[in-house]
Amino acid sequence: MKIYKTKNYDEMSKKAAHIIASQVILNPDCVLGLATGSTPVGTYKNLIEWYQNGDLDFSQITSCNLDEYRGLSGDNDQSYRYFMNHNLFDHINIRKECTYVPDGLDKDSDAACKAYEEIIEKVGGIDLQLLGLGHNGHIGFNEPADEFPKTTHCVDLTESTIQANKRFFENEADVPRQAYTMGIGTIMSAKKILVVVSGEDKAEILNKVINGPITPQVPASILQLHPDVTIVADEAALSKTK
Ligand SMILES: N[C@@H]1[C@@H](O)[C@H](O)[C@@H](COP(=O)(O)O)O[C@@H]1O
Repeated sequence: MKIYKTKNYDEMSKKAAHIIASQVILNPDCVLGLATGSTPVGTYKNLIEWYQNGDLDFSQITSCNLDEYRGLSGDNDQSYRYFMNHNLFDHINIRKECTYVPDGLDKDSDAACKAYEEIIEKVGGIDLQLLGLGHNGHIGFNEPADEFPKTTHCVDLTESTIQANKRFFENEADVPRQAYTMGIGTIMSAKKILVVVSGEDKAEILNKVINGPITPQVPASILQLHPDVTIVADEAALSKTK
């Protein structure tokens, strides 16, 4: 694991955006695995700025997002499709038809998950996967569990994730209880992985991810086994990592 310590959130965002930008410049037709949550927003802002300055071209890029709430349509402003359009896709020249997010409205969860795995395979797999980190060590929506889920699947969100995500919804009752997410196997198949982490509230879990035992109870701990992982985290997030 390569670990970059930055002073704060803004520096973390810039460093992560540099890594993604160099991937796009060197491999203009690559497949980016993208993430939602508040942590990557600053990274996306930098990428938009560099695109607007003429330094980046996304016209041949394909993207596959990690996850989507089950039951929300892409028009719902809490869906991850909406988030991606709003925070990145609407501001760059990526072709919308080449941006993939699991279909939250597909009621047949097995079919939805199978279709998503097929899309990832069809586009040739993910070259660079961006990840945020949940407070309980989840990546995508792979919650602590008894084993590592391999492929895209439907999950019941844990109470702590529902609590963490309720800030985005008007009422707690509106927070979806289920989501479709790439599996740990899907994520681990990416050629490169980039994890962004910010804030003291993530310090304890980040230390477990980096130094703790590899266990499905801390889903991100499996990243210790991936050959090409870069963590970009600010000082606060790394404050409990030796
Ligand atoms: N499904 C997403 C994750 O992909 C994300 O990493 C996590 C952390 O979000 P934040 O960056 O807002 O702390 O939130 C959600 O649960």
